[in-house]
Amino acid sequence: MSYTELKRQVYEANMELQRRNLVIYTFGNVSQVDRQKGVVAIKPSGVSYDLLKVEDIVIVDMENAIVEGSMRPSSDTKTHTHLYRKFDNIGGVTHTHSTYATAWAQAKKSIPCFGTTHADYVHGEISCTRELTDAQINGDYEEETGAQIVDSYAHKDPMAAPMVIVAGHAPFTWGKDANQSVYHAALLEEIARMAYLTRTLDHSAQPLNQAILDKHYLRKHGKDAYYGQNK
Ligand SMILES: O=C(CO)[C@@H](O)[C@@H](O)COP(=O)(O)O
Repeated sequence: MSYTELKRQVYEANMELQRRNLVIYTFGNVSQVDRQKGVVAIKPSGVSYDLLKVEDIVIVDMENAIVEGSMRPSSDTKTHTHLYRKFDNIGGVTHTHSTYATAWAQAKKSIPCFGTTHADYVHGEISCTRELTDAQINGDYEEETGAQIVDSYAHKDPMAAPMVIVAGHAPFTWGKDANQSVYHAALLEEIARMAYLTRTLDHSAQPLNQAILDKHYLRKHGKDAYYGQNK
């Protein structure tokens, strides 16, 4: 893919965050990797969504050096590239501070799978990461944030739960490309809102029975999936 097309796709995905009310001002960033070229296109740091232009998107290599672009890339770039290096089956990453997902992050709580809406998209709870130590925060903070996320996935396929909430911070989601990572950010916000309301109505609400959780996830994502029109 040309850099021009990569930037266009990343710009469109970033603007979709704003259309879905998942960001205000500079509250997020989206990137997409081109693994053949070994580059990542990402939103520039501190540029309001109201002012963002396609030519502002920055191209960096997998070690975060600028390859093309006149602006400084997102302050979260090292977290994105860390995820691309460690999760070899993802193609796009989104970070937001969407309200309900961030509330769970601030409460430092994983989101239990309370119902089938959640199970349709994520096979089990949505993990909240461990907290960073002071030394990690004062060291290579954004790289450590990536490691914090990866640690939550030691025994899972990243695409079985393409989202995480970072303790005390906010969500990161991913997908096969930038566009799908934004789709997962929108799903996460809705799932987080439903879970918050469930917990508010019933403080001792229990996770969904495992059999129906498996049924809903696997009928959409399993090897014998039959949901929708894919043959
Ligand atoms: O988490 C934060 C700020 O706390 C950042 O993700 C957010 O402000 C976006 O930063 P960038 O504008 O991408 O550098």
